[in-house]
Amino acid sequence: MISAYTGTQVRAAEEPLMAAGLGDVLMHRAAHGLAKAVVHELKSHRDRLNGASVVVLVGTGNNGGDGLYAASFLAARGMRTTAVLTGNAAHPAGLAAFERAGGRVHRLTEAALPGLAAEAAGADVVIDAVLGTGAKGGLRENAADLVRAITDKDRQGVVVACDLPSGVDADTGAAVAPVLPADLTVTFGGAKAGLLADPGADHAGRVLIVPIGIDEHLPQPSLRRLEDADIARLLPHPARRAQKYSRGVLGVVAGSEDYPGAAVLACRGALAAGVGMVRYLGPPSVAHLVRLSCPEVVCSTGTVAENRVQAWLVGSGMGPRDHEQLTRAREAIASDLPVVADAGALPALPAMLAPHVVLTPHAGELASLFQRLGHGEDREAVEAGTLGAVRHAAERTGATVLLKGATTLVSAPWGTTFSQADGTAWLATAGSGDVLAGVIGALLAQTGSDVGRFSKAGIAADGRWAAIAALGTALHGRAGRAASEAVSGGPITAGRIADALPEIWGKVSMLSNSGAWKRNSHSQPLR
Ligand SMILES: NC(=O)C1=CN([C@@H]2O[C@H](COP(=O)(O)OP(=O)(O)OC[C@H]3O[C@@H](n4cnc5c(N)ncnc54)[C@H](OP(=O)(O)O)[C@@H]3O)[C@@H](O)[C@H]2O)[C@@H](O)CC1
Ligand SMILES: [K+]
Repeated sequence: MISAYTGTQVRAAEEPLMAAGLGDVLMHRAAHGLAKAVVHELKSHRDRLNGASVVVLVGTGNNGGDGLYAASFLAARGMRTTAVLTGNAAHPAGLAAFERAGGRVHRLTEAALPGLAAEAAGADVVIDAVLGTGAKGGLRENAADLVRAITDKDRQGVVVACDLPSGVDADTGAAVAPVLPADLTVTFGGAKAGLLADPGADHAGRVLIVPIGIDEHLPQPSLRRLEDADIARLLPHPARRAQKYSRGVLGVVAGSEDYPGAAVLACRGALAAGVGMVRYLGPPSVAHLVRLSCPEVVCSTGTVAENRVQAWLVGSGMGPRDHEQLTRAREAIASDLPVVADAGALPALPAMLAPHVVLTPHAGELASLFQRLGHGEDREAVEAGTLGAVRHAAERTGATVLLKGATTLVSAPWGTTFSQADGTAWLATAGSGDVLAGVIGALLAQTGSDVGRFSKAGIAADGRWAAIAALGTALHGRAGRAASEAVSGGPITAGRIADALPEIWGKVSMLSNSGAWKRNSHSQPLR
Protein backbone atom coordinates (compact mmCIF):
# COMPACT_ATOMS: atom_id res chain seq x y z
CA MET A 1 0.00 0.00 0.00
CA ILE A 2 1.32 3.42 -0.88
CA SER A 3 0.53 5.89 1.88
CA ALA A 4 0.34 9.59 1.07
CA TYR A 5 0.31 12.52 3.48
CA THR A 6 -0.46 16.19 3.47
CA GLY A 7 2.47 18.60 3.56
CA THR A 8 1.45 19.53 7.09
CA GLN A 9 1.55 15.87 8.20
CA VAL A 10 5.06 15.39 6.79
CA ARG A 11 6.30 18.63 8.31
CA ALA A 12 4.86 17.60 11.70
CA ALA A 13 6.62 14.22 11.40
CA GLU A 14 9.92 16.03 10.71
CA GLU A 15 9.42 18.22 13.76
CA PRO A 16 10.76 15.85 16.49
CA LEU A 17 13.92 15.23 14.46
CA MET A 18 14.37 18.93 13.78
CA ALA A 19 13.99 19.59 17.50
CA ALA A 20 16.71 17.01 18.13
CA GLY A 21 19.03 19.01 15.87
CA LEU A 22 18.77 16.60 12.93
CA GLY A 23 17.40 19.09 10.35
CA ASP A 24 20.63 18.99 8.33
CA VAL A 25 20.66 15.20 8.39
CA LEU A 26 17.11 15.12 6.97
CA MET A 27 18.03 17.59 4.26
CA HIS A 28 21.16 15.63 3.31
CA ARG A 29 19.14 12.42 3.07
CA ALA A 30 16.60 14.15 0.86
CA ALA A 31 19.27 15.76 -1.33
CA HIS A 32 21.21 12.52 -1.62
CA GLY A 33 18.05 10.68 -2.72
CA LEU A 34 17.34 13.41 -5.27
CA ALA A 35 20.90 13.32 -6.68
CA LYS A 36 20.78 9.52 -6.92
CA ALA A 37 17.51 9.70 -8.83
CA VAL A 38 18.98 12.29 -11.23
CA VAL A 39 22.00 10.04 -11.85
CA HIS A 40 19.65 7.14 -12.55
CA GLU A 41 17.67 9.25 -15.04
CA LEU A 42 20.85 10.41 -16.76
CA LYS A 43 22.20 6.87 -17.03
CA SER A 44 19.07 5.80 -18.84
CA HIS A 45 19.50 8.62 -21.37
CA ARG A 46 23.26 8.85 -22.00
CA ASP A 47 26.47 6.82 -21.76
CA ARG A 48 28.56 9.17 -19.58
CA LEU A 49 27.66 11.25 -16.56
CA ASN A 50 30.78 13.37 -16.89
CA GLY A 51 29.94 16.60 -18.69
CA ALA A 52 26.16 16.17 -18.43
CA SER A 53 24.46 19.53 -17.88
CA VAL A 54 22.18 20.15 -14.91
CA VAL A 55 20.24 23.36 -14.21
CA VAL A 56 18.62 23.70 -10.80
CA LEU A 57 15.89 26.31 -10.26
CA VAL A 58 16.27 27.39 -6.64
CA GLY A 59 13.68 28.96 -4.33
CA THR A 60 14.32 30.78 -1.07
CA GLY A 61 13.38 28.00 1.36
CA ASN A 62 14.46 24.49 2.25
CA ASN A 63 13.15 23.10 -1.05
CA GLY A 64 15.81 25.23 -2.70
CA GLY A 65 18.28 23.93 -0.09
CA ASP A 66 17.55 20.35 -1.14
CA GLY A 67 18.10 21.32 -4.76
CA LEU A 68 21.42 23.06 -4.03
CA TYR A 69 22.82 20.15 -1.99
CA ALA A 70 21.69 17.66 -4.65
CA ALA A 71 23.35 19.78 -7.35
CA SER A 72 26.55 19.96 -5.28
CA PHE A 73 26.68 16.13 -5.21
CA LEU A 74 26.18 16.11 -9.00
CA ALA A 75 28.87 18.77 -9.54
CA ALA A 76 31.26 16.66 -7.48
CA ARG A 77 30.60 13.81 -9.95
CA GLY A 78 31.78 15.92 -12.87
CA MET A 79 28.51 17.36 -14.12
CA ARG A 80 28.17 20.92 -15.41
CA THR A 81 25.81 22.43 -12.87
CA THR A 82 24.10 25.81 -12.87
CA ALA A 83 21.92 27.15 -10.07
CA VAL A 84 19.34 29.81 -10.94
CA LEU A 85 18.40 31.70 -7.77
CA THR A 86 14.79 32.76 -8.33
CA GLY A 87 14.40 34.81 -5.13
CA ASN A 88 16.43 37.34 -3.22
CA ALA A 89 17.87 34.69 -0.89
CA ALA A 90 18.90 31.05 -0.96
CA HIS A 91 19.61 28.39 1.68
CA PRO A 92 23.04 29.65 2.86
CA ALA A 93 24.69 26.30 3.67
CA GLY A 94 23.31 24.68 0.51
CA LEU A 95 24.56 27.56 -1.61
CA ALA A 96 28.01 27.42 0.00
CA ALA A 97 28.22 23.64 -0.60
CA PHE A 98 27.19 24.13 -4.22
CA GLU A 99 29.82 26.81 -4.83
CA ARG A 100 32.51 24.71 -3.10
CA ALA A 101 31.66 21.83 -5.46
CA GLY A 102 32.30 24.11 -8.47
CA GLY A 103 28.73 24.93 -9.47
CA ARG A 104 27.89 28.19 -11.28
CA VAL A 105 25.38 30.54 -9.68
CA HIS A 106 23.12 33.01 -11.50
CA ARG A 107 20.54 35.36 -10.07
CA LEU A 108 17.32 35.48 -12.03
CA THR A 109 16.88 39.00 -13.34
CA GLU A 110 14.70 40.22 -16.18
CA ALA A 111 17.78 40.74 -18.33
CA ALA A 112 19.23 37.30 -17.61
CA LEU A 113 15.93 35.46 -18.04
CA PRO A 114 16.06 34.64 -21.80
CA GLY A 115 19.61 33.25 -21.58
CA LEU A 116 18.84 31.18 -18.49
CA ALA A 117 15.63 29.83 -20.05
CA ALA A 118 17.62 28.75 -23.11
CA GLU A 119 20.25 27.09 -20.93
CA ALA A 120 17.58 25.24 -18.92
CA ALA A 121 15.75 24.13 -22.06
CA GLY A 122 18.97 22.72 -23.49
CA ALA A 123 20.16 21.03 -20.27
CA ASP A 124 20.17 17.26 -19.78
CA VAL A 125 18.34 17.72 -16.48
CA VAL A 126 16.36 20.59 -14.97
CA ILE A 127 15.71 20.27 -11.24
CA ASP A 128 12.67 22.24 -10.05
CA ALA A 129 13.51 23.22 -6.46
CA VAL A 130 11.62 26.51 -6.23
CA LEU A 131 8.68 25.62 -3.98
CA GLY A 132 7.97 22.66 -1.68
CA THR A 133 5.63 22.05 1.21
CA GLY A 134 6.12 25.57 2.60
CA ALA A 135 4.73 27.30 -0.50
CA LYS A 136 1.86 29.73 -0.36
CA GLY A 137 0.20 29.83 -3.78
CA GLY A 138 2.00 29.42 -7.08
CA LEU A 139 5.22 30.74 -8.58
CA ARG A 140 5.67 34.49 -8.36
CA GLU A 141 6.96 37.07 -10.83
CA ASN A 142 10.29 36.16 -12.46
CA ALA A 143 10.14 32.49 -11.52
CA ALA A 144 6.75 32.21 -13.25
CA ASP A 145 8.14 33.98 -16.35
CA LEU A 146 11.15 31.67 -16.38
CA VAL A 147 8.97 28.56 -16.21
CA ARG A 148 6.75 29.90 -19.02
CA ALA A 149 9.85 30.61 -21.14
CA ILE A 150 11.27 27.10 -20.54
CA THR A 151 7.91 25.47 -21.29
CA ASP A 152 7.61 27.42 -24.55
CA LYS A 153 10.94 26.06 -25.81
CA ASP A 154 11.71 22.66 -27.27
CA ARG A 155 13.19 20.94 -24.22
CA GLN A 156 16.10 18.53 -24.63
CA GLY A 157 16.37 16.77 -21.30
CA VAL A 158 14.26 15.66 -18.36
CA VAL A 159 12.64 17.68 -15.59
CA VAL A 160 12.95 16.34 -12.05
CA ALA A 161 10.76 17.99 -9.40
CA CYS A 162 12.22 18.26 -5.90
CA ASP A 163 9.55 17.05 -3.43
CA LEU A 164 6.72 18.30 -5.66
CA PRO A 165 6.37 20.34 -8.84
CA SER A 166 6.40 24.01 -7.81
CA GLY A 167 2.87 25.39 -7.93
CA VAL A 168 1.20 22.09 -6.99
CA ASP A 169 -0.52 22.05 -3.60
CA ALA A 170 0.96 19.22 -1.51
CA ASP A 171 -2.33 18.55 0.27
CA THR A 172 -4.90 18.71 -2.53
CA GLY A 173 -3.12 18.43 -5.89
CA ALA A 174 -4.62 21.75 -7.01
CA ALA A 175 -2.17 23.61 -9.24
CA VAL A 176 -1.52 27.29 -9.86
CA ALA A 177 -0.14 27.93 -13.37
CA PRO A 178 2.49 28.00 -14.60
CA VAL A 179 3.85 24.65 -13.45
CA LEU A 180 6.92 23.08 -15.07
CA PRO A 181 5.68 19.56 -15.86
CA ALA A 182 8.04 16.98 -14.38
CA ASP A 183 9.08 13.66 -15.86
CA LEU A 184 9.94 12.49 -12.35
CA THR A 185 9.08 13.80 -8.90
CA VAL A 186 11.37 12.77 -6.06
CA THR A 187 9.42 13.24 -2.86
CA PHE A 188 10.78 13.02 0.67
CA GLY A 189 9.64 11.18 3.79
CA GLY A 190 6.36 9.99 2.24
CA ALA A 191 4.31 10.66 -0.87
CA LYS A 192 2.41 13.93 -0.77
CA ALA A 193 -1.32 13.49 -1.33
CA GLY A 194 -1.25 16.19 -4.03
CA LEU A 195 0.99 13.99 -6.20
CA LEU A 196 -1.67 11.25 -6.25
CA ALA A 197 -4.61 13.44 -7.25
CA ASP A 198 -5.23 15.36 -10.48
CA PRO A 199 -4.21 17.90 -11.60
CA GLY A 200 -1.11 17.48 -9.36
CA ALA A 201 -0.56 13.99 -10.77
CA ASP A 202 -0.70 15.43 -14.32
CA HIS A 203 2.38 17.52 -13.50
CA ALA A 204 4.27 15.04 -11.33
CA GLY A 205 5.26 12.37 -13.87
CA ARG A 206 6.60 9.27 -12.19
CA VAL A 207 6.86 9.57 -8.40
CA LEU A 208 9.74 8.22 -6.34
CA ILE A 209 9.56 8.22 -2.54
CA VAL A 210 12.85 8.75 -0.71
CA PRO A 211 12.79 7.66 2.93
CA ILE A 212 14.41 10.17 5.28
CA GLY A 213 13.82 8.39 8.60
CA ILE A 214 10.55 9.95 9.71
CA ASP A 215 8.29 6.91 9.21
CA GLU A 216 7.69 6.31 12.92
CA HIS A 217 6.39 9.86 13.32
CA LEU A 218 3.96 9.73 10.40
CA PRO A 219 0.24 9.64 11.31
CA GLN A 220 -2.57 7.78 9.51
CA PRO A 221 -2.20 8.59 5.83
CA SER A 222 -4.40 11.16 4.15
CA LEU A 223 -4.63 9.06 0.99
CA ARG A 224 -3.80 5.47 0.07
CA ARG A 225 -3.12 3.51 -3.09
CA LEU A 226 -3.55 -0.24 -3.43
CA GLU A 227 -0.57 -2.04 -4.95
CA ASP A 228 -0.22 -5.58 -6.33
CA ALA A 229 0.23 -7.19 -2.95
CA ASP A 230 -2.80 -5.42 -1.43
CA ILE A 231 -4.93 -6.40 -4.40
CA ALA A 232 -3.76 -10.00 -4.04
CA ARG A 233 -4.71 -10.06 -0.36
CA LEU A 234 -8.12 -8.45 -0.84
CA LEU A 235 -9.35 -10.49 -3.79
CA PRO A 236 -11.76 -13.26 -2.80
CA HIS A 237 -11.15 -16.92 -3.63
CA PRO A 238 -13.88 -19.54 -3.67
CA ALA A 239 -13.82 -21.98 -0.78
CA ARG A 240 -13.48 -25.65 -1.72
CA ARG A 241 -17.19 -26.30 -1.12
CA ALA A 242 -18.38 -23.05 -2.61
CA GLN A 243 -21.51 -22.92 -4.71
CA LYS A 244 -22.75 -20.11 -6.90
CA TYR A 245 -25.01 -18.59 -4.24
CA SER A 246 -22.37 -18.68 -1.51
CA ARG A 247 -19.93 -16.91 -3.84
CA GLY A 248 -22.24 -13.90 -4.15
CA VAL A 249 -25.07 -12.89 -6.44
CA LEU A 250 -25.19 -9.45 -8.07
CA GLY A 251 -28.47 -7.91 -9.18
CA VAL A 252 -28.10 -5.66 -12.22
CA VAL A 253 -30.58 -2.89 -13.01
CA ALA A 254 -29.01 -1.30 -16.08
CA GLY A 255 -29.66 -0.57 -19.74
CA SER A 256 -32.66 0.86 -21.55
CA GLU A 257 -34.23 0.83 -25.00
CA ASP A 258 -31.79 3.63 -25.94
CA TYR A 259 -28.69 2.11 -24.35
CA PRO A 260 -29.11 -1.67 -24.25
CA GLY A 261 -25.36 -2.27 -24.63
CA ALA A 262 -24.63 -0.78 -21.21
CA ALA A 263 -26.52 -3.68 -19.58
CA VAL A 264 -24.46 -6.20 -21.53
CA LEU A 265 -21.16 -4.53 -20.65
CA ALA A 266 -22.07 -4.20 -16.96
CA CYS A 267 -22.94 -7.91 -16.89
CA ARG A 268 -19.71 -8.81 -18.70
CA GLY A 269 -17.69 -6.78 -16.17
CA ALA A 270 -19.44 -8.54 -13.29
CA LEU A 271 -19.01 -12.02 -14.76
CA ALA A 272 -15.32 -11.37 -15.37
CA ALA A 273 -14.86 -10.30 -11.73
CA GLY A 274 -15.66 -13.64 -10.15
CA VAL A 275 -19.26 -13.23 -9.00
CA GLY A 276 -21.25 -16.47 -8.46
CA MET A 277 -24.28 -15.31 -10.44
CA VAL A 278 -25.69 -12.22 -12.13
CA ARG A 279 -29.44 -11.58 -12.10
CA TYR A 280 -30.63 -9.01 -14.63
CA LEU A 281 -33.74 -6.85 -14.24
CA GLY A 282 -34.83 -4.56 -17.07
CA PRO A 283 -36.92 -4.05 -20.20
CA PRO A 284 -37.68 -7.29 -22.12
CA SER A 285 -35.82 -6.16 -25.25
CA VAL A 286 -32.68 -5.44 -23.21
CA ALA A 287 -33.04 -8.72 -21.32
CA HIS A 288 -33.19 -10.47 -24.69
CA LEU A 289 -29.89 -8.88 -25.75
CA VAL A 290 -28.33 -9.74 -22.40
CA ARG A 291 -29.39 -13.39 -22.80
CA LEU A 292 -27.89 -13.55 -26.26
CA SER A 293 -24.63 -11.85 -25.29
CA CYS A 294 -24.14 -13.40 -21.84
CA PRO A 295 -26.01 -16.70 -21.56
CA GLU A 296 -24.65 -17.06 -18.00
CA VAL A 297 -26.87 -14.19 -16.78
CA VAL A 298 -30.27 -15.06 -15.26
CA CYS A 299 -32.88 -12.56 -16.46
CA SER A 300 -35.62 -12.04 -13.93
CA THR A 301 -39.14 -10.71 -14.29
CA GLY A 302 -39.59 -10.29 -10.52
CA THR A 303 -39.34 -7.10 -8.49
CA VAL A 304 -36.20 -5.93 -6.72
CA ALA A 305 -37.55 -7.26 -3.42
CA GLU A 306 -38.28 -10.68 -4.94
CA ASN A 307 -34.72 -11.17 -6.17
CA ARG A 308 -32.31 -12.52 -3.60
CA VAL A 309 -28.88 -10.96 -4.14
CA GLN A 310 -25.91 -9.79 -2.06
CA ALA A 311 -25.43 -6.49 -3.90
CA TRP A 312 -26.99 -4.32 -6.61
CA LEU A 313 -25.63 -2.45 -9.60
CA VAL A 314 -27.98 0.30 -10.78
CA GLY A 315 -27.93 3.07 -13.36
CA SER A 316 -25.56 2.24 -16.25
CA GLY A 317 -27.24 3.09 -19.57
CA MET A 318 -30.37 4.54 -17.99
CA GLY A 319 -31.93 7.94 -18.68
CA PRO A 320 -34.43 10.21 -16.89
CA ARG A 321 -37.37 8.77 -18.89
CA ASP A 322 -36.68 5.14 -17.89
CA HIS A 323 -39.20 5.30 -15.06
CA GLU A 324 -39.47 1.57 -14.36
CA GLN A 325 -35.72 1.15 -14.21
CA LEU A 326 -35.37 4.21 -11.97
CA THR A 327 -38.03 2.83 -9.60
CA ARG A 328 -36.03 -0.41 -9.41
CA ALA A 329 -32.87 1.60 -8.72
CA ARG A 330 -34.56 3.43 -5.83
CA GLU A 331 -35.84 0.14 -4.40
CA ALA A 332 -32.33 -1.32 -4.57
CA ILE A 333 -30.95 1.71 -2.72
CA ALA A 334 -33.64 1.31 -0.06
CA SER A 335 -32.81 -2.40 0.39
CA ASP A 336 -29.85 -1.80 2.73
CA LEU A 337 -27.69 -4.04 0.55
CA PRO A 338 -24.46 -2.69 -0.92
CA VAL A 339 -25.12 -0.85 -4.18
CA VAL A 340 -22.96 0.61 -6.92
CA ALA A 341 -24.94 3.49 -8.43
CA ASP A 342 -23.73 4.63 -11.83
CA ALA A 343 -24.63 7.15 -14.54
CA GLY A 344 -28.42 7.43 -14.94
CA ALA A 345 -29.13 6.48 -11.32
CA LEU A 346 -27.16 9.41 -9.91
CA PRO A 347 -29.81 12.10 -10.51
CA ALA A 348 -32.55 9.87 -9.11
CA LEU A 349 -31.09 9.12 -5.69
CA PRO A 350 -32.14 10.52 -2.31
CA ALA A 351 -29.96 13.38 -1.06
CA MET A 352 -28.76 11.38 1.98
CA LEU A 353 -27.26 7.95 1.43
CA ALA A 354 -25.06 5.52 3.34
CA PRO A 355 -21.41 4.45 2.87
CA HIS A 356 -22.38 1.05 1.44
CA VAL A 357 -23.78 2.95 -1.56
CA VAL A 358 -20.93 3.59 -4.00
CA LEU A 359 -21.56 6.43 -6.46
CA THR A 360 -19.40 6.39 -9.60
CA PRO A 361 -19.61 9.81 -11.32
CA HIS A 362 -17.15 11.32 -13.77
CA ALA A 363 -16.33 15.01 -13.28
CA GLY A 364 -19.36 16.26 -15.24
CA GLU A 365 -21.75 13.99 -13.34
CA LEU A 366 -20.23 15.07 -10.03
CA ALA A 367 -20.72 18.72 -10.98
CA SER A 368 -24.40 17.99 -11.76
CA LEU A 369 -24.73 16.22 -8.40
CA PHE A 370 -23.30 19.28 -6.64
CA GLN A 371 -25.72 21.53 -8.48
CA ARG A 372 -28.70 19.41 -7.42
CA LEU A 373 -27.45 19.59 -3.83
CA GLY A 374 -27.22 23.37 -4.07
CA HIS A 375 -23.43 23.61 -4.27
CA GLY A 376 -21.82 25.74 -6.95
CA GLU A 377 -18.89 23.52 -8.00
CA ASP A 378 -19.01 23.24 -11.79
CA ARG A 379 -17.08 20.73 -13.90
CA GLU A 380 -14.08 23.04 -14.15
CA ALA A 381 -13.92 23.39 -10.36
CA VAL A 382 -14.18 19.61 -9.89
CA GLU A 383 -11.35 19.01 -12.37
CA ALA A 384 -9.21 21.75 -10.78
CA GLY A 385 -9.41 20.05 -7.36
CA THR A 386 -10.47 16.42 -7.67
CA LEU A 387 -9.46 15.41 -4.15
CA GLY A 388 -11.38 18.21 -2.47
CA ALA A 389 -14.38 17.55 -4.72
CA VAL A 390 -14.61 13.80 -4.07
CA ARG A 391 -14.28 14.30 -0.32
CA HIS A 392 -16.88 17.05 -0.33
CA ALA A 393 -19.30 14.84 -2.30
CA ALA A 394 -18.84 11.92 0.10
CA GLU A 395 -19.39 14.13 3.16
CA ARG A 396 -22.39 15.82 1.60
CA THR A 397 -24.16 12.62 0.45
CA GLY A 398 -22.99 10.20 3.16
CA ALA A 399 -22.18 7.76 0.33
CA THR A 400 -18.84 6.39 -0.82
CA VAL A 401 -17.96 8.43 -3.90
CA LEU A 402 -15.69 7.29 -6.73
CA LEU A 403 -14.61 10.06 -9.10
CA LYS A 404 -13.49 8.55 -12.40
CA GLY A 405 -10.49 10.00 -14.20
CA ALA A 406 -6.89 9.39 -15.24
CA THR A 407 -6.38 9.15 -11.49
CA THR A 408 -9.54 7.70 -9.96
CA LEU A 409 -10.27 8.79 -6.40
CA VAL A 410 -12.58 7.03 -3.95
CA SER A 411 -13.63 8.66 -0.72
CA ALA A 412 -15.66 7.40 2.22
CA PRO A 413 -17.77 10.05 3.97
CA TRP A 414 -15.42 10.23 6.97
CA GLY A 415 -12.26 10.65 4.94
CA THR A 416 -10.74 7.25 4.10
CA THR A 417 -9.60 7.99 0.57
CA PHE A 418 -7.96 5.88 -2.13
CA SER A 419 -6.23 6.96 -5.34
CA GLN A 420 -5.70 4.50 -8.20
CA ALA A 421 -3.84 5.20 -11.45
CA ASP A 422 -3.42 1.71 -12.89
CA GLY A 423 -4.82 2.20 -16.34
CA THR A 424 -4.12 3.74 -19.70
CA ALA A 425 -5.73 6.69 -21.45
CA TRP A 426 -7.28 4.15 -23.88
CA LEU A 427 -9.72 3.32 -21.05
CA ALA A 428 -11.54 6.55 -21.90
CA THR A 429 -13.87 4.73 -24.28
CA ALA A 430 -17.64 4.25 -24.45
CA GLY A 431 -18.83 1.47 -22.15
CA SER A 432 -15.67 1.44 -20.01
CA GLY A 433 -17.64 2.85 -17.06
CA ASP A 434 -20.33 0.18 -17.45
CA VAL A 435 -17.67 -2.53 -17.17
CA LEU A 436 -16.21 -0.77 -14.11
CA ALA A 437 -19.62 -0.66 -12.43
CA GLY A 438 -19.98 -4.40 -13.13
CA VAL A 439 -16.58 -5.16 -11.61
CA ILE A 440 -17.28 -3.12 -8.47
CA GLY A 441 -20.75 -4.65 -8.15
CA ALA A 442 -19.27 -8.15 -8.39
CA LEU A 443 -16.73 -7.34 -5.66
CA LEU A 444 -19.43 -5.82 -3.41
CA ALA A 445 -21.45 -9.04 -3.76
CA GLN A 446 -18.47 -11.24 -2.96
CA THR A 447 -16.68 -9.32 -0.22
CA GLY A 448 -19.11 -6.72 1.18
CA SER A 449 -19.90 -8.73 4.30
CA ASP A 450 -16.33 -9.96 4.84
CA VAL A 451 -15.14 -7.35 7.36
CA GLY A 452 -12.21 -9.54 8.45
CA ARG A 453 -10.67 -9.57 4.98
CA PHE A 454 -10.23 -5.79 5.18
CA SER A 455 -9.28 -5.47 8.82
CA LYS A 456 -6.40 -7.93 8.24
CA ALA A 457 -5.13 -5.52 5.60
CA GLY A 458 -5.36 -2.59 8.04
CA ILE A 459 -8.62 -1.23 6.58
CA ALA A 460 -11.34 -0.44 9.11
CA ALA A 461 -14.81 -1.96 8.60
CA ASP A 462 -16.21 1.44 7.68
CA GLY A 463 -13.55 2.00 5.05
CA ARG A 464 -14.12 -1.28 3.24
CA TRP A 465 -16.66 0.11 0.77
CA ALA A 466 -14.09 2.59 -0.49
CA ALA A 467 -11.45 -0.17 -0.54
CA ILE A 468 -13.74 -2.43 -2.58
CA ALA A 469 -14.34 0.37 -5.08
CA ALA A 470 -10.57 1.03 -5.25
CA LEU A 471 -9.95 -2.67 -5.74
CA GLY A 472 -12.41 -2.74 -8.65
CA THR A 473 -10.78 0.35 -10.13
CA ALA A 474 -7.33 -1.23 -9.88
CA LEU A 475 -8.49 -4.44 -11.62
CA HIS A 476 -10.34 -2.50 -14.33
CA GLY A 477 -7.33 -0.23 -14.95
CA ARG A 478 -4.88 -3.11 -15.12
CA ALA A 479 -7.18 -5.10 -17.38
CA GLY A 480 -7.47 -2.11 -19.72
CA ARG A 481 -3.71 -1.72 -19.79
CA ALA A 482 -3.22 -5.43 -20.48
CA ALA A 483 -5.83 -5.32 -23.26
CA SER A 484 -4.00 -2.43 -24.87
CA GLU A 485 -0.60 -4.11 -24.45
CA ALA A 486 -2.03 -7.19 -26.16
CA VAL A 487 -2.46 -5.01 -29.26
CA SER A 488 0.99 -3.42 -28.89
CA GLY A 489 -0.31 -0.39 -27.02
CA GLY A 490 -3.17 0.21 -29.45
CA PRO A 491 -6.78 1.20 -28.75
CA ILE A 492 -9.25 -1.00 -26.89
CA THR A 493 -13.00 -1.36 -26.74
CA ALA A 494 -14.88 -1.77 -23.45
CA GLY A 495 -15.57 -5.47 -24.01
CA ARG A 496 -11.82 -6.13 -24.19
CA ILE A 497 -11.43 -4.78 -20.65
CA ALA A 498 -13.80 -7.45 -19.37
CA ASP A 499 -12.09 -10.11 -21.49
CA ALA A 500 -8.66 -9.24 -20.06
CA LEU A 501 -9.74 -9.10 -16.44
CA PRO A 502 -9.69 -12.78 -15.39
CA GLU A 503 -6.04 -13.16 -16.39
CA ILE A 504 -5.11 -10.00 -14.47
CA TRP A 505 -6.94 -11.43 -11.47
CA GLY A 506 -5.08 -14.72 -11.78
CA LYS A 507 -1.65 -13.12 -12.15
CA VAL A 508 -2.05 -10.71 -9.24
CA SER A 509 -3.55 -13.44 -7.02
CA MET A 510 -0.37 -15.48 -7.30
CA LEU A 511 1.35 -12.76 -5.28
CA SER A 512 -0.78 -13.44 -2.22
CA ASN A 513 1.46 -16.38 -1.27
CA SER A 514 4.73 -14.63 -2.03
CA GLY A 515 4.97 -12.45 1.07
CA ALA A 516 5.67 -9.51 -1.24
CA TRP A 517 3.22 -7.39 0.72
CA LYS A 518 5.70 -7.29 3.57
CA ARG A 519 8.10 -5.13 1.61
CA ASN A 520 8.32 -1.48 2.44
CA SER A 521 6.71 0.32 -0.45
CA HIS A 522 8.09 3.65 0.70
CA SER A 523 11.30 3.11 -1.23
CA GLN A 524 9.48 2.02 -4.39
CA PRO A 525 8.60 4.09 -7.42
CA LEU A 526 4.85 4.70 -7.60
CA ARG A 527 4.56 3.95 -11.29
N1 LIG B 1 12.49 20.67 7.36
C1 LIG B 1 13.53 20.02 6.84
O1 LIG B 1 14.60 20.01 7.37
C2 LIG B 1 13.36 19.35 5.59
C3 LIG B 1 12.68 19.97 4.54
N2 LIG B 1 12.69 19.44 3.35
C4 LIG B 1 12.41 20.27 2.19
O2 LIG B 1 11.94 21.52 2.59
C5 LIG B 1 10.76 21.87 1.90
C6 LIG B 1 9.96 22.77 2.75
O3 LIG B 1 10.78 23.86 3.00
P1 LIG B 1 10.26 25.26 3.51
O4 LIG B 1 9.41 25.05 4.68
O5 LIG B 1 11.43 26.12 3.69
O6 LIG B 1 9.35 25.74 2.34
P2 LIG B 1 9.59 25.86 0.77
O7 LIG B 1 8.62 24.96 0.13
O8 LIG B 1 11.00 25.73 0.40
O9 LIG B 1 9.08 27.34 0.40
C7 LIG B 1 9.02 28.30 1.35
C8 LIG B 1 9.92 29.45 0.94
O10 LIG B 1 9.47 30.02 -0.24
C9 LIG B 1 8.87 31.30 0.00
N3 LIG B 1 7.60 31.24 -0.66
C10 LIG B 1 6.41 30.76 -0.19
N4 LIG B 1 5.49 30.78 -1.15
C11 LIG B 1 6.10 31.30 -2.24
C12 LIG B 1 5.67 31.54 -3.55
N5 LIG B 1 4.41 31.32 -3.91
N6 LIG B 1 6.58 32.04 -4.45
C13 LIG B 1 7.85 32.29 -4.08
N7 LIG B 1 8.30 32.07 -2.82
C14 LIG B 1 7.44 31.57 -1.94
C15 LIG B 1 8.84 31.50 1.48
O11 LIG B 1 9.25 32.76 1.85
P3 LIG B 1 8.22 33.99 1.97
O12 LIG B 1 8.24 34.65 0.63
O13 LIG B 1 6.86 33.44 2.27
O14 LIG B 1 8.78 34.82 3.04
C16 LIG B 1 9.89 30.51 1.97
O15 LIG B 1 11.16 31.09 1.98
C17 LIG B 1 10.13 20.55 1.58
O16 LIG B 1 9.26 20.63 0.47
C18 LIG B 1 11.35 19.72 1.28
O17 LIG B 1 11.77 19.93 -0.05
C19 LIG B 1 13.40 18.19 3.11
O18 LIG B 1 14.71 18.53 2.84
C20 LIG B 1 13.39 17.31 4.32
C21 LIG B 1 13.97 18.01 5.47
K1 LIG C 1 9.77 21.87 -6.11
